[in-house]
Amino acid sequence: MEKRVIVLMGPAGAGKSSVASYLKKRWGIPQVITHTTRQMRTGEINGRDYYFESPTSFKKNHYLEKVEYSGHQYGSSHEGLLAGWQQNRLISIVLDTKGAATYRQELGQRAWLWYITVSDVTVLEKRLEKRGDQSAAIQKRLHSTEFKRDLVLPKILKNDANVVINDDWEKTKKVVDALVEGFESD
Ligand SMILES: Nc1ncnc2c1ncn2[C@@H]1O[C@H](COP(=O)(O)OP(=O)(O)OP(=O)(O)O)[C@@H](O)[C@H]1O
Ligand SMILES: Nc1nc2c(ncn2[C@@H]2O[C@H](COP(=O)(O)O)[C@@H](O)[C@H]2O)c(=O)[nH]1
Repeated sequence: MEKRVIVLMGPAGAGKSSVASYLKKRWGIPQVITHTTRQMRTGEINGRDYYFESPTSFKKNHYLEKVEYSGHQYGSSHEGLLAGWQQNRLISIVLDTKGAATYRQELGQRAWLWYITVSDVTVLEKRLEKRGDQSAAIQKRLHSTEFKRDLVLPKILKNDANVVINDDWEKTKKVVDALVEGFESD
C-alpha cells in the first residue's frame, strides 16, 4: 500500500505539535523532525522537537522545501522524509501552509493534509502564553504575515484538506483516531 505523510498545518498555537505527539504515542506514527534557526524554547530537545541550526549550518542540509516564518528559517529535508518512510507506511510532519502547498505539489496524494485550527482565534495567544513562549516572541509572531496567512486554509488546499477543529482535546483525539482508523482499514 502507498506510503503517506500526514502534513499538520494551521495557525500557531492551534495544536499541530500536540497532534503530532499524540499520533506517535497512540498510533506509533513518527514525526519527521525539521530544521530551524529559531531559539530553543524551554523544554524543547534538539533532535526531538527540531534540529536547531545556526544560520551557517542551516544552509548545509538538502531541503525538499524551506521557508521563513516570523523572522526565522525552517526547512524539511529529503533525508528525513525518506528515513521515516523506510520504517513506516505512515509518518507525520508539522509545516506552515506554504510548506504544505509545496508538499502537495511535490508528493501529490502521498501528502495527506490536515489543517488544525480553533473556532475562536483569540485562544491562540493564551495557548502560546501557557506554553511558556516569551512575550516578545509571541507578539512578533502574532503580528507576522505568516501567522495571519495561516489563520485561513489556502484556497489551493481547500478541497484536499481534512479540517480538525481543536477546541476540546478529548474530541480532537477522537477525530484523529477516526482519520487514522480510516487509513488503516483502507
Ligand atoms: N485542545 C486544546 N485545548 C487547550 N490547550 C491545548 C489544546 N491543544 C493544544 N493545547 C496547548 O496549546 C499549546 C500550543 O499547542 P502546540 O504547541 O501543539 O501548537 P502548534 O500549533 O504546534 O503551535 P506552533 O505553530 O506555535 O508551534 C500547548 O501548550 C498545548 O499543550
Ligand atoms: N514550511 C515549513 N514549516 C515549518 C517547518 N518546521 C516547522 N514549520 C512551521 O513553522 C511555524 C513555526 O514553528 P514553531 O515551532 O517556531 O512554532 C509553524 O507553523 C510550523 O508548522 C519546515 O520544515 N517547513
